Amino acid sequence: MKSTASGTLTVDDLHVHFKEICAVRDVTFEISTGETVAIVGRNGAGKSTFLKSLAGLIPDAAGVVLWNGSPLTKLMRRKLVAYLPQREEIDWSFPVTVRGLVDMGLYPLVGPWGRFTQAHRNATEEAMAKMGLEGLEDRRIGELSGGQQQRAFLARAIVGGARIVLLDEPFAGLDTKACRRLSQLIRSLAESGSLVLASHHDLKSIPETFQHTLLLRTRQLAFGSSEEVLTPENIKTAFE
Ligand SMILES: Nc1ncnc2c1ncn2[C@@H]1O[C@H](COP(=O)(O)OP(=O)(O)OP(=O)(O)O)[C@@H](O)[C@H]1O
Repeated sequence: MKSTASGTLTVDDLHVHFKEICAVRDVTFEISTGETVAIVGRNGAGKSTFLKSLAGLIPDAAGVVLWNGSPLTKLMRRKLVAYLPQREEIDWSFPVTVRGLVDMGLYPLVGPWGRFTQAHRNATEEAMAKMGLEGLEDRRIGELSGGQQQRAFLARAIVGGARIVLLDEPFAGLDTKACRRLSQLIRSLAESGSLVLASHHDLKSIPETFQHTLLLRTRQLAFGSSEEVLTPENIKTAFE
């Protein structure tokens, strides 16, 4: 379930309003597969809203989002985009095993009445192996550690060959070892042809995982290489 052709995501003048509240404005950048982007800003800066709007979860978002120069339609999003919400938005008591969860990532490809083929089953096994979930396939998601849970959801995100992977605070609540492992997996996802955008709070650890940084404070303050963006001056403007 994999495509290796390169792809470019263009975001032009993205705005999101919730009635009178402006949550995100003036976001404009372009980025290609193989890259990793940290979305950074203080609480309420618009990070989650921005990721949700790329995932197509905010119908009223204004602005242009293109994939290889064409509008990212609802149908394209179903195939191209994988979104991992914040931990607290997930019902960890939901009675599903790791394998069942990863299979869910194939539903947009299989369709509601479609049949799982051997290729689909292989894709699930591959995604679980890639995320280091061997031996945990039949465990319920509520019985996993935080790091294992994140990796199970990442496997679900990538099983259908998503090219744009959106992660909302994937490192939240993980210990140092689990963070290091997740960082490696995010980098290997990008190396294998995806574009990964993730909101992230720990400024020090950004360069290790993310080549680029989008700095938000409702509006876009900066976008570029993480070293260029994370200057003391920019950080002060974003967090003060
Ligand atoms: N569904 C909604 N309805 C109304 N306002 C909203 C909604 N979702 C977000 N907002 C507002 O939009 C702004 C941006 O919120 P958002 O959750 O995107 O910020 P964030 O940077 O992800 O914050 P945090 O780091 O705390 O998760 C905030 O002012 C928030 O109150």
